[in-house]
Amino acid sequence: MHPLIKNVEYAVRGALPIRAEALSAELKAGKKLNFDKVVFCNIGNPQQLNQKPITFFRQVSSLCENPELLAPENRELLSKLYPADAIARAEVLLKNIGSIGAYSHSKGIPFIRENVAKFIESRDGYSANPEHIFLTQGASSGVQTMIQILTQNTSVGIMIPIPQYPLYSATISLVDAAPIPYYLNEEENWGLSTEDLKKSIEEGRKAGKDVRALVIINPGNPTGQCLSEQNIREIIDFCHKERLLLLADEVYQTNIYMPKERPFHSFKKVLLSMGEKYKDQELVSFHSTSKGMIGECGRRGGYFECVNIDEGVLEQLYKISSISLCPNVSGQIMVDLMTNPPVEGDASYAKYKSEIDGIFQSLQRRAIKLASCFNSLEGITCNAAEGAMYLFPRITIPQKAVEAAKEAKMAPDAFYSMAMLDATGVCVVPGSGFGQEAGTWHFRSTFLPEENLFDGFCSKIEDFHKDFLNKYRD
Ligand SMILES: Cc1ncc(COP(=O)(O)O)c(CN[C@@H]2CONC2=O)c1O
Repeated sequence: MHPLIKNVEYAVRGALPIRAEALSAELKAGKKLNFDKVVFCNIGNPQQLNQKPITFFRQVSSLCENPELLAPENRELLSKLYPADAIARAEVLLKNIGSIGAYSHSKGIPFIRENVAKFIESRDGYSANPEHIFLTQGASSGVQTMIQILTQNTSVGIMIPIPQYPLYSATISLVDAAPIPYYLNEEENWGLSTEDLKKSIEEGRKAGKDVRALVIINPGNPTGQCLSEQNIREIIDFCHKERLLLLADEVYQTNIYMPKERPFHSFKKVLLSMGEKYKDQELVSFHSTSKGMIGECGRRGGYFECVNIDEGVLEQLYKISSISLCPNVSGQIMVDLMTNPPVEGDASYAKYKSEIDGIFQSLQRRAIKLASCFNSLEGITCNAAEGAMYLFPRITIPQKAVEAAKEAKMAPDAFYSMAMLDATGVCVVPGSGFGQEAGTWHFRSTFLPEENLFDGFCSKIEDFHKDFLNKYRD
């Protein structure tokens, strides 16, 4: 086996979730444990925790999956089951897709790419070219393609945030490139300064690395911070000065829980607002159907948009996309629905809006509730989630527990997380899986457990934490 495969790590589905799956299987087999179910807080997978899908999206998708339903002889029955705008949307999609069982264009269905371009234009106020948009198998495959195409040789370095979502570190190690870490500042609510970026790139170059790109995750995963417009301008200026490609991961762009204080600004909008001097700054922005209020993770829908990327590079990207033939069509349909949902006046608009608002407000409440639970615990501090789906609390681990962790050949935060799983059935991911300042320990938890179970969820963690500290108190 290729050594790069054996060496790669991806903590979001690492040792903790593997043990959690095993415990879940034991419960299913009737074994008695300290808890009656495993709560998977290791992954931003809302529908795994019973978040309901958006009705309109499933209505249109189901009609596209079974076009027979649209036949004239079925219309009377159909109109009792589906709203007129869902029927009309499915017809338009099928007219432009043909059979959803056929391979599509390797960059994605042109009609859908045109709709994504319209979404970007209305979001940012600047034009978007459908030919510069690639639909992908979730944002993951777009990220992997970009990092692969960037890595000309093993001296290539790619700047990634610490803490970071380990898709980046894993992909960089799989192509044998070098991660060039820049640290987010926990005391500044995971803020990012260009001084830190400069320090990071200088260290990378001193180590002989050819630093090619800067990854920004905004809103952050696992840290949940949202960048200010001013900070985005500074980052773009830094990339322009250092001739770096900007990779802007914006999959949580609608998970914005403090919209007044910390609204979302796309890197594309800010870049194009900065004028002539930056007209050649290269940017690739990523989006996904897995997040937001829709959480259609399993559909594997996503896209990336290329800005100021050379036509020759776009041709290479097209060639790479054609090797895997095409992104799955049901995911492409979900991208179309995500970027062009019902609008005011449509038959489904009221229901769509109430579903989206209901999920949004519940996420907002749960983010606040879990952060306050963590902050109430001895030795834990936790920044608020300005966005995304996670909290990343910092934990002070007693020396005795540090020693016990060493005995168990585990990082202290992994030892703590494993003890939490065994005691409560709650599966989180240790901070070591995302990277963290040396000498600090964290874990990442989603705030996705159902709201009606949330108080019980929080008190389980509180009880576990008190027991853990009492057991290992110095
Ligand atoms: C910042 C970020 N980028 C890209 C992705 C990839 O998403 P898709 O491939 O599904 O579009 C994720 C998924 N979030 C992972 C999965 O769930 N929890 C996480 O941390 C993510 O958090």
